[in-house]
Amino acid sequence: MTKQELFDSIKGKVIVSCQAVPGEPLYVEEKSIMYLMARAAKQAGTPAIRTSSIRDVIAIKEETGLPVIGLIKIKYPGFESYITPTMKEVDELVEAGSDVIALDCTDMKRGDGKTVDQFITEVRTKYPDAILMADISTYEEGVRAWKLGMDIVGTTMSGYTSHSPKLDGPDYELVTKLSQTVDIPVIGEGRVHSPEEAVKMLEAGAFAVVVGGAITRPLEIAARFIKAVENRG
Ligand SMILES: CC(=O)N[C@H](C=O)[C@@H](O)[C@H](O)[C@H](O)COP(=O)(O)O
Repeated sequence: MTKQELFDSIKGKVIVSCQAVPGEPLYVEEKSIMYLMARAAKQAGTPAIRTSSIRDVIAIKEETGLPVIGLIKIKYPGFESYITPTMKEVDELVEAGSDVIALDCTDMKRGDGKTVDQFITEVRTKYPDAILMADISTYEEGVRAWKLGMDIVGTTMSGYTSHSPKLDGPDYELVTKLSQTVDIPVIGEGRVHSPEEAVKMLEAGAFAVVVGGAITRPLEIAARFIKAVENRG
């Protein structure tokens, strides 16, 4: 699938994120089960899936045949960045056939002494034809990622770095500001909890929306119901 074909297929749509990392209820050690979540998302009409880990990238591609935005979540000593933080994870995702590679492009600390500019440039140079998604938390990080040749920018990390606003809901303002500046797709991602919020993300200027926990994390969904009922009146 070419970059343009991918963009055409996701424009104005909801991309479902199907992720479970060790410690989460839907993480099963013996085998990936996230392909079942992806099956449901495909039946609902999603044009693409975002997922983490090599085994889930492979299982989800096999199950759905849909393009996958792949990432690897890993914590290295000295690193705050944990989404595809080094070239090793980029190499693994390329090798696994991930259609898009998502990587942290925030200012969070990188324990290998590299700046994020260096990292992005190295990835772009090694994989000139790969479709790369920048997970960012601020306007400045998004603009920098765009200037350094990233293909897609996502608001994934807004609220998850020490220097971005801690909002309960989606960061619409960031989506609007970025989409008015960069000429690559801005994906609205993070804390989209309802269909109405997904629509609002698009209205704010998002090219497409990623919805994760509100669809594929039952613990998060159940906890929201329980909290709402406990806090009533
Ligand atoms: C901050 C971080 O690590 N975000 C991760 C990035 O892939 C995922 O855990 C999120 O589920 C994803 O971004 C979608 O967001 P939400 O689940 O809020 O719809």
